Amino acid sequence: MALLALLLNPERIFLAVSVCLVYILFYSISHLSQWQESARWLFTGPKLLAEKYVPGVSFTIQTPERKYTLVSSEASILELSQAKEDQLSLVATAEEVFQPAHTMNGIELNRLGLQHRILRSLTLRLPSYQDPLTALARQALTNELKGKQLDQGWVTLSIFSYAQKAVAKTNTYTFYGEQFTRDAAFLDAAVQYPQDVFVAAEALRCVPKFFAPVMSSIVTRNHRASRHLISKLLPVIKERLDAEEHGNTKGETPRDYIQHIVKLYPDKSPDRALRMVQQTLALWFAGVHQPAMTIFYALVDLCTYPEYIERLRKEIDDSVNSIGSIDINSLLLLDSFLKESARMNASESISLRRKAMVPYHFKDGTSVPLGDWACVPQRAIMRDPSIYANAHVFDGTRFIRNATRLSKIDGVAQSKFTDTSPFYPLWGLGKQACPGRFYAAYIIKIILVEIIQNYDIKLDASPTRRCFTWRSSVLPIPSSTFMIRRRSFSDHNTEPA
Ligand code: HEM
Repeated sequence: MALLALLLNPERIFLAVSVCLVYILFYSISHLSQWQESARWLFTGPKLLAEKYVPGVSFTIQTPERKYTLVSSEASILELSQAKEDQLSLVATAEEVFQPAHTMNGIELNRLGLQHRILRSLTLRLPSYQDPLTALARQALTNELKGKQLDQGWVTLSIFSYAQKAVAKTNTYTFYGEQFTRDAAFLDAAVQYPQDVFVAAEALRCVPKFFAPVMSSIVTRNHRASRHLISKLLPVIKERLDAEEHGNTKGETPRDYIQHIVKLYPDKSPDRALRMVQQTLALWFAGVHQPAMTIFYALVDLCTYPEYIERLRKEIDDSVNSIGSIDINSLLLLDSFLKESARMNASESISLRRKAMVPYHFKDGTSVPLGDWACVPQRAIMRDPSIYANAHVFDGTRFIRNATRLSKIDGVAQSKFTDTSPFYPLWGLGKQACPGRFYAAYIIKIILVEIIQNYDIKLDASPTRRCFTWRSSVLPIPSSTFMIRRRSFSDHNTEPA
């Protein structure tokens, strides 16, 4: 009774209600700021990261799905790159982002050892691919220009669409062999497939799980591109498997990616041909999307800083060897230009994404709770003036001179585009660093050399916004165009001033 009287005391009731209200108010305010941060992440992620970034200091960002812990000290980035897969997992983040069960026909993403082996072997043979890839890069551009309206020889092209088609055409040779480079329907599906995966994966993150199969079907038009690719690739893989097993390989052994996978795929299960196709498609996604974006930004930078074009042409001319072929690896200015372009325009603002499979504690005390992600704010790091002198100024020769802290760390005069470093984590770092980077840099250079050597380029007269941001990505606006004209035209025609 006494207790009841005590509880019903109006003063105490008032106090209790006040405490509850204050708690609710604080709870709502604190969650409001989380909700606000989640919304900002979706639409202005790169800006949010830049605002929260303090060199070397860890911070968190609330995204709609989970919290990200971002580490930026050299020691923590190295620690993140060395963590074991069962502690901080790259495969788990890829599975969440791309939802392969719905977007990539259920491909197993854990065959990365196999992909690393194949790409290593491909890298060793890159010079032998140069002539056919150069011819295909040339064809990709002339096909794009064919029939387009000319104004003083100038043609307007969509930068990103051209970049995607050029990469798809050259990659098709390396991945699937020459016959497919002439198959227009195959090439269309090959350009469409990475876009489908990207858009479907995003759409799936916004709908409940049970709706995922329907949603991915709608977005990919019932997986039209992937079904087309599979229908063409499956018979080729089956034929190659058959030839391999019965030793009846006719003529020269193909040297494409398919042949590597036929030789190295460890599993002898009855559906292995289909699984191999799936592996090639997963690599295809990685192999087209990122290089095309890198070319997009490099072309915009070449137009924005035209003072580099003559120097690059001279470098290319000087590198032609006695048999008339260009030594791609000797193009140091092009390498540095590309590296600078990607430093300033990294299309991804975060790198080394890892999901915590257990609660993880960095040596500096930063903790990542189970299920959250750890990553590196690479865009902010690569634009940090305490790491890069004049970080906000485009300097195409930056990585040739021994002027940056980065090159001091590497201890070399030229820091190459494909080098990995905690302060240039474009390719990731450590044992899981992108195994396709040597190939990527090679085809990007081949495609750009063709343009620099044989064409004049400029941006449209009326500058428009060329990119938009979504989550942590900075993506090309597909309608962004540039103007291009054969140099032979400008040599023979003088434009009115
Ligand atoms: C400009 C182009 C590219 C960029 C910027 C890029 C970047 C990356 C990054 C950041 C990672 C994750 C590494 C980590 O988190 O530690 C990665 C992984 C990977 N990349 Fe690339 N990549 C590019 C092109 C390519 C190409 C052309 C291929 C294949 C032909 C490829 C194949 C792969 C594979 C198989 C992995 C997974 C490696 C593993 O987890 O063990 N990438 N890439």
